[in-house]
Amino acid sequence: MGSEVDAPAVDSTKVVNGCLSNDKKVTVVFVLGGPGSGKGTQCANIVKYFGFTHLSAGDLLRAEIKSGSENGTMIQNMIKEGKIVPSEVTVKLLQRAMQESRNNKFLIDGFPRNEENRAAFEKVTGIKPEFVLFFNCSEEEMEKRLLSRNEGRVDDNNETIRKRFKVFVESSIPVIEYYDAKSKVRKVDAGKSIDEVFEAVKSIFTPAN
Ligand SMILES: Nc1ncnc2c1ncn2[C@@H]1O[C@H](COP(=O)(O)OP(=O)(O)OP(=O)(O)O)[C@@H](O)[C@H]1O
Ligand SMILES: Nc1ccn([C@@H]2O[C@H](COP(=O)(O)O)[C@@H](O)[C@H]2O)c(=O)n1
Ligand SMILES: [Mg+2]
Repeated sequence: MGSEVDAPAVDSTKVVNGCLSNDKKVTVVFVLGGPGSGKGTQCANIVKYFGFTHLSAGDLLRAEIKSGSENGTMIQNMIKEGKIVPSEVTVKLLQRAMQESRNNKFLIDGFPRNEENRAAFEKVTGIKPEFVLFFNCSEEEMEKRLLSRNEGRVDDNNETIRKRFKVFVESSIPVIEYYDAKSKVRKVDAGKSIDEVFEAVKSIFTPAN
């Protein structure tokens, strides 16, 4: 029998065993922190300085709503309620975005949000993060930032912000603790100015001599 027949089927749209379909190894940094802690703002800086591609799980979900996907209404309702969308949906979007990218270094922002996200991503892609960048910020400061963000997001209102904070404490902090137990968390004081926070971020991404 020829090797073509024996070879396992590989879905070229997927990242499996930690590799893209061209066999390039994938490097992933998870970027976590409460709503409004500055994940998106700092990721934009990291992209410029360190050549990563930024994938925001929230942005991918919002794009999925706009695309008219069959999951659009469900995703919209979950975001409005500050709830976490089923991992199957989010992992597929992340996997597709990584495969479509020409880069192999990704900042995955706002993911994993809960234990289900974490386990599903690892099982499906085979990727373990290099480290987890954690933006630590008080709720008072995060609330102030979210209420003055003015991007027209359906979840930037007092009622949804309360729910998002609760989900962060109950579901996302345990994920940070999981990685902390593996010494993978790099914690940054995100309550400072954007420039000060980026100075701390730079020192994390700059390899020591
Ligand atoms: N260090 C900072 N000091 C003051 N304002 C900031 C700081 N970092 C970000 N901001 C502002 O706070 C708002 C929220 O920032 P950003 O969108 O980066 O947060 P996020 O963590 O991605 O939030 P979300 O989880 O809701 O997507 C934005 O308007 C941004 O300009
Ligand atoms: N892993 C994720 C990430 C996000 N969501 C939903 O999107 C909302 C907005 O996310 P941001 O990171 O842009 O703040 C979030 O509150 C969730 O409803 C998700 O379900 N899973
Ligand atoms: Mg964001």
